[in-house]
Amino acid sequence: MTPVWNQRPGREPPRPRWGLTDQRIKLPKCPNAAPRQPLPSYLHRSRLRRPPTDFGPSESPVCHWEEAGVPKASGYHARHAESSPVRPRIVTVVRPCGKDSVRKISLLLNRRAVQTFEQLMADVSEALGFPCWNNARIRRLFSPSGREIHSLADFFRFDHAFMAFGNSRPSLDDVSAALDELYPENPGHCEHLLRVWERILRPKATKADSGFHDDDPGAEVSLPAVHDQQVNQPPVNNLQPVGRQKEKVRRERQRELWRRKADLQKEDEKEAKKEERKRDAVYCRSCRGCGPPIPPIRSSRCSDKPNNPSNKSTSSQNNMVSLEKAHCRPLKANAKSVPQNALNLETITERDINKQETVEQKDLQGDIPPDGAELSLEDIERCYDMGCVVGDGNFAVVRECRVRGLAETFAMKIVDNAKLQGRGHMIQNEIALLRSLEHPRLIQLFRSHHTDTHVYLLMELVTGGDLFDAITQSGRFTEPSAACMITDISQALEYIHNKSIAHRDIKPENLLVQRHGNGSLNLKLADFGLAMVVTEPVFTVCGTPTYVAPEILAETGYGVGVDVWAMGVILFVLLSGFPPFRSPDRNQEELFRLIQKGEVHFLSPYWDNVSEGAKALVRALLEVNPKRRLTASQTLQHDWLQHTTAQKDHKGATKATAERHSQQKLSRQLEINKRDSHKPEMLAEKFHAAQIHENILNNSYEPDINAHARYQQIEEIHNMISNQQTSSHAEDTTTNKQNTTDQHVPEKPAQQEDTDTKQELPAE
Ligand SMILES: Nc1ncnc2c1ncn2[C@@H]1O[C@H](COP(=O)(O)OP(=O)(O)OP(=O)(O)O)[C@@H](O)[C@H]1O
Repeated sequence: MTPVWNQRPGREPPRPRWGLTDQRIKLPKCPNAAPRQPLPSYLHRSRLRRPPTDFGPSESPVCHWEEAGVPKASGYHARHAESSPVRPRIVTVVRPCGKDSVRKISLLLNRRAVQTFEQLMADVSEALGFPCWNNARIRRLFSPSGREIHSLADFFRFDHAFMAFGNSRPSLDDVSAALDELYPENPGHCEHLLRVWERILRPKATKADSGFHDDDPGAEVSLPAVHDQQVNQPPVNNLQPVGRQKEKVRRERQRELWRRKADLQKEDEKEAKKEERKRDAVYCRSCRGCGPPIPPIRSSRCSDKPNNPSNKSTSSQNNMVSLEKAHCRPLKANAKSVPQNALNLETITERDINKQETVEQKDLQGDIPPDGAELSLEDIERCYDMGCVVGDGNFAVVRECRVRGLAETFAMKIVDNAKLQGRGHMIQNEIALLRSLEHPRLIQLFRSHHTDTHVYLLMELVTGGDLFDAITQSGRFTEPSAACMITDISQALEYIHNKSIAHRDIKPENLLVQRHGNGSLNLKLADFGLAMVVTEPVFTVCGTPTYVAPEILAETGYGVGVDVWAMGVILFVLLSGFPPFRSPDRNQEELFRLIQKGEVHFLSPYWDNVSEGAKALVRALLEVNPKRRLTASQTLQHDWLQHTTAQKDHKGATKATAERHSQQKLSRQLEINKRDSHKPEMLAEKFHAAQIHENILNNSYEPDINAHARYQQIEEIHNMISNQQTSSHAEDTTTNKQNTTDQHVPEKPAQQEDTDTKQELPAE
């Protein structure tokens, strides 16, 4: 699968199968988080990144690396079931190089791109900086628990972390260094694994010929015989007492350090509490004795800016509002959790407000680290209470989080620097852009912190899952619901495009569903990792295959219009349940060719009931020529969007009310879809969604129209039967008898068909 841009003459075909990327941290899911459905692969979660263009010719299907050992590109990959051995994996390999030095890399590996185990070893070795001519190249690969990896199947089936060694026997020091590198935050686990390795590496006189074979049942697996050259060598004592002693001392010191840190932390907490109490007593009239202490942080993009429509009031009112926001509800994530009496601001004077501002400034330096602060992990743990995982991406894991002492819940996006190798600018870019943006349709950033190893982004928490989940749950949406969502996306895009910012990764996974107390819902745009200010044509190829715009693929230079194209793809998916450009063979080259061609087909029967207006908007958004494509602002003015909103508008209702109504309706639809998913009337829709899933799983992108039509027939027969059953009850016994005989005629095949259909539905 060579991407289209590499088909041009004179260009070296890159090897985009591998790419250095980050590990996905698998953590227990939040019980409140929306359940993830099996992911249809047409909605790639993986990102498309530009393959390197300056690769030298190479025989192996692995990308080359920059001189510093940083890879230049990552590949494209489809989505597979979690357990699938062909699922692309992000693996980390560490190679101890003696004297406490360890090399570590993370790779995105595609099983299909690796032909032999030898090739894999050679490529991993090269990636680690040991080309094949180097004696120190890697020869053996082990899982952290001591299982030697002998084949591709082993490699792709088991761990995500591996230890690589050369020809010589690994020493316990080497193993320890490697484990420390792999699990820096889990010394307990390291110790456990080290004990396993100790047993594995223990020389056995009786097994001198087999090197470090181990038959200890305590070890998860045993190391098989060493290479030929080690056979008949005298057993070597790998325990290396001196090294062990050193290790012991090191661990003792580390433990002592942790103890001291914990003590300091406790003292800090005590101090912090004292400070809080003092502050409450002196300054906070409104919150005195009213529950949780005052939040000492404010949004880095203070919500009381003059241009905030909600703050349009007299100057004193302004002050009050700003105080309310800054003082009692500085972070609007969960207003419910703030006690009502905390909002009593009646008696606060302007002087109090000034005082409060002073306190807040002090707080910013004291209790909660200021925005952009460089912190230690202990500081983070002291200030924030991390909860369960609400989402994860290629680079980050997002967890529910509380600021200690506050009731509100936030989202903390935790980015592992190790996964960002060479792409640190992405997260800095995201922070810088998010700080400069403020809009109800964009996710709000409150704080960013850095530690040695991670970047933490404290953001507003959105609890409704993402649009991707909503699509996989509902299959497709009604026109008013789709219009509602497109309005939200257009508003977000209009705002950022007016600032010349292109998001460049508009897709359902990056649109979060925010549910309001009144039942309405909105979409919020997140993940600005690829966003950039566009002042002149950009040529960088990036995005996600299904949503990528033709001008990105054509490499003719692009601008903010690429976001509008992606919105067009989303509108198509919302109305039909499948994407506009599909390759039946899952051939990316073909997919890109189709995208560049831009021919949109409204497949029957899926589009039969969709209005011409909606189709017209789809066409206008999926216009190949970016100059002729609608802008976000023009989309908001589009007839269909206006008309659909107006239809929802009750007589005399304001636009805001109408919008709220439509949002409530959308929210209700989602709820009903979820609740009634087992009911017959929902089955057709569900079947459609299931079919798409199944087609995707079977590597076929085309919806199975025949199956759908067949299902509709079955449904009709069912309806007929139930109607007849109802009417037959009202009739006399003789007629009833006759009717029963009649109605059983179609029942048999129908039931048989029904069973078939049910088998086609994926297990819930
Ligand atoms: N503020 C938030 N509230 C709730 N969930 C969130 C929030 N931000 C992100 N998420 C969830 O976490 C997932 C990953 O977040 P995000 O896309 O920012 O990570 P990433 O690693 O940058 O992703 P990508 O793989 O696209 O680069 C999102 O798809 C979303 O489901």
